Amino acid sequence: MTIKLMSVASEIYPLIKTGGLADVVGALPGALVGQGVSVRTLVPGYPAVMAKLGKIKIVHRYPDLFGAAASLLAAQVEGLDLLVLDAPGFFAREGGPYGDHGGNDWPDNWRRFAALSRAGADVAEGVLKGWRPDVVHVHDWQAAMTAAYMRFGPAAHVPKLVTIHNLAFQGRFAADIFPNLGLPPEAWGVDGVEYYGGTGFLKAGLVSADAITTVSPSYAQEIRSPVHGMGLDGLINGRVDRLHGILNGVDTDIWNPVADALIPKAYGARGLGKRAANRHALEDRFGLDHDDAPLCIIVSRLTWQKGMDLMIDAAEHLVALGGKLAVLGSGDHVLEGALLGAADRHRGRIGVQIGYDEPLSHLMQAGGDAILIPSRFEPCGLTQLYALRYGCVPVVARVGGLADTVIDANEAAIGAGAATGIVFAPDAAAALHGAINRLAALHADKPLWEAMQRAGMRADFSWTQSAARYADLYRSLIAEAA
Ligand SMILES: Nc1ncnc2c1ncn2[C@@H]1O[C@H](COP(=O)(O)OP(=O)(O)O[C@H]2O[C@H](CO)[C@@H](O)[C@H](O)[C@H]2O)[C@@H](O)[C@H]1O
Repeated sequence: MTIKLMSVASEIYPLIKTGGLADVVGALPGALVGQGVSVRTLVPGYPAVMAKLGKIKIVHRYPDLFGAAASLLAAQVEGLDLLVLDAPGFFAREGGPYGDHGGNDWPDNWRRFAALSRAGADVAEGVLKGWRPDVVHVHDWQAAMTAAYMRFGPAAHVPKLVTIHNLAFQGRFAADIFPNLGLPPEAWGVDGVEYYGGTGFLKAGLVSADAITTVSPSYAQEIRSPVHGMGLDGLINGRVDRLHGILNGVDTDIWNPVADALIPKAYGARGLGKRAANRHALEDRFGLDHDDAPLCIIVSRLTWQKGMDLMIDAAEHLVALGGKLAVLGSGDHVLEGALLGAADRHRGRIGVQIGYDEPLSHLMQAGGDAILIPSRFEPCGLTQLYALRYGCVPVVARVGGLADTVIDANEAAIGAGAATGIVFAPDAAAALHGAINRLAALHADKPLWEAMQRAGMRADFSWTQSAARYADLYRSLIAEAA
């Protein structure tokens, strides 16, 4: 029997994306079809979402949802079966999903995402005519309260799981919002939404869910330690029998070098020579010299998590070794400025584009020789997976999903033809410099470099296996609840 699943999230590719969460939420429905799971995804009605909806049906109306008029819309967009919370008072704003153009969070984020979660729980409780989910899967803090509303209401018996895409974002608010959340008094407490004296949305989801997943096996282990647990390690250790690490996959329809309309020249593992045209276009785009030196790329949020502060020195080191660097990203303004400064000092060797540009990210993967990912922590990481598929060799810190997906070019792995990248110790400038030295040496050995590219392209990081693991988990939760 087909399982009816409702997914609740604050982003979904290709409608609204600020990072990897959107990719995963957008890819899961397609990946789960083959596993006998049909997915409806509930997302907020931001302007970018509303603009792409086309034909809609109003399936539920709220005269007053946390102070705003709202309705739930049903729509089919780009193969996705969507439920959209249309609440202009909360979501019809200029700026990003979580804040204004200046990067300041919206002050009413607790209300906006409590509203999304309340709507999720209402659907689980059966407010829609003719459709009610068998299982509810919610993502990150913005949707986590769905699990809490369900637990303290009539849908308590409906199985629910929370996926942690990034434990650094927890949805922490003041204690005094609690009376406005519409939860019963018993929901306040260590076993509920109270979190270090305030209100914790992700925390509330984690204690309420029947299962907790995170996006790689290594990250599932790491978050049990104080360093990576970020205040939640105690809770997570207490629920370890409910914790699963399921690796993200690649949407191979969108990320496919053999048939990618966003790059000048499509290619496969046997036609690596064709990458030269993409490399040339990439160099033009960033004002870089045309030569054979290793061309490294970065496609990333420019933040401390991603180790981008370490890149300022490392970029100098790369250039000193003769290499080149193309950076696409945005985030911390100090880091943006420092990278732009490095590009000014090294015209032709370093190019930086501040901003968000999906098509350009495809060109970078298709033309770059190597991608640098010096993250301090990385729940899964998607850019190294895209890089592997595109023959762009990943150079990654040994953390989380990066450690789970890249095989270091040590002697044994090279001998076995298994090496797919370079893996180095995280959070250490010296280790990153060492990795760049190795990158330069390996890149100079053309047959070996091409063998690594091909090994990476052969690796299967499609969704097939991970979707099967999610489907097994949904089935076991449904069986447990029966
Ligand atoms: N400037 C830019 N222009 C265009 N595209 C850009 C871009 N900056 C980033 N991207 C794209 O955004 C996505 C980033 O995904 P990641 O998984 O690397 O990190 P993120 O930290 O957002 O996600 C969190 O959630 C995901 C999903 O679970 C986890 O893999 C990850 O470890 C966790 O931190 C990729 O698709 C990348 O190509």
